Amino acid sequence: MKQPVVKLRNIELGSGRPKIAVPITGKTTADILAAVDPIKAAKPDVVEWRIDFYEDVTTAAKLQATGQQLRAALGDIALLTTFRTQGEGGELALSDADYFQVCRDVLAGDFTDALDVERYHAEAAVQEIVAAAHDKSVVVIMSNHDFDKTPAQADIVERLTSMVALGADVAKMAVMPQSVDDVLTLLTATNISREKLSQPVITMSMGDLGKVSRMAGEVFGSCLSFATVGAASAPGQIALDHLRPELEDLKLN
Ligand SMILES: O=C1C[C@@](O)(C(=O)O)C[C@@H](O)[C@@H]1O
Repeated sequence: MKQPVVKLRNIELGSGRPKIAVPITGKTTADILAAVDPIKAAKPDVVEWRIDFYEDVTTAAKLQATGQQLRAALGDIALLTTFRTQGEGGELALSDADYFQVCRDVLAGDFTDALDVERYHAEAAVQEIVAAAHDKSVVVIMSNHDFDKTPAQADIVERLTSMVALGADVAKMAVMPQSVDDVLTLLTATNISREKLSQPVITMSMGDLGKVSRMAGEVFGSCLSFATVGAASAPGQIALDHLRPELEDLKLN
């Protein structure tokens, strides 16, 4: 199936070479803003603000003020805002109610172009936050992470499919390989999903074994790769300066 391209500020997810996202994992407003200049110099397509690292994430006014300063500092770079819960590899555990409150606070702050919404919370609440994001023209990147293992191929495809059914603009899955076969499983599931789904997908096999999956998105069908300028937000991320030439080398003509 030909996926529609998803517009994220001034870039398109799902067309051409995979885009590059760089995470910001600062704890304080000062740390977060200090990360911007070196990141801008490396010219990523997207910046991901990992708000689960931010010390005042549950105080709406501070979250929004910092988000607005970050937005202004980024100029025209697209901003994805992500709260990664502890169960999926993030820094902080929140109740479902608090998790969705933080998501609503992000949307009310009017600073982000895209919101990460974790797939495995109560479905009605997931659907509600998707609708709230779309009301504000915010792109929903729905996600699921397995930091221990790689689920079966059909399971990965099923999870990505269910994200699209729940209204995701982009469906994302990060898994941990225990073997080379696991990396192949993730790559095959990505290719099947790219053929089958009506929306673009983002996938990665984490850790050292999975690094190849972060470079080969154009071949197998993943539209965004997370790379570092400074701190990594997950195992296996490659420095942006190394990743960009790899993506160019693997470009399909
Ligand atoms: O979902 C992802 C992907 C990721 O886990 C990775 O493996 O690069 C990094 C996270 O910051 C991001 O939210």
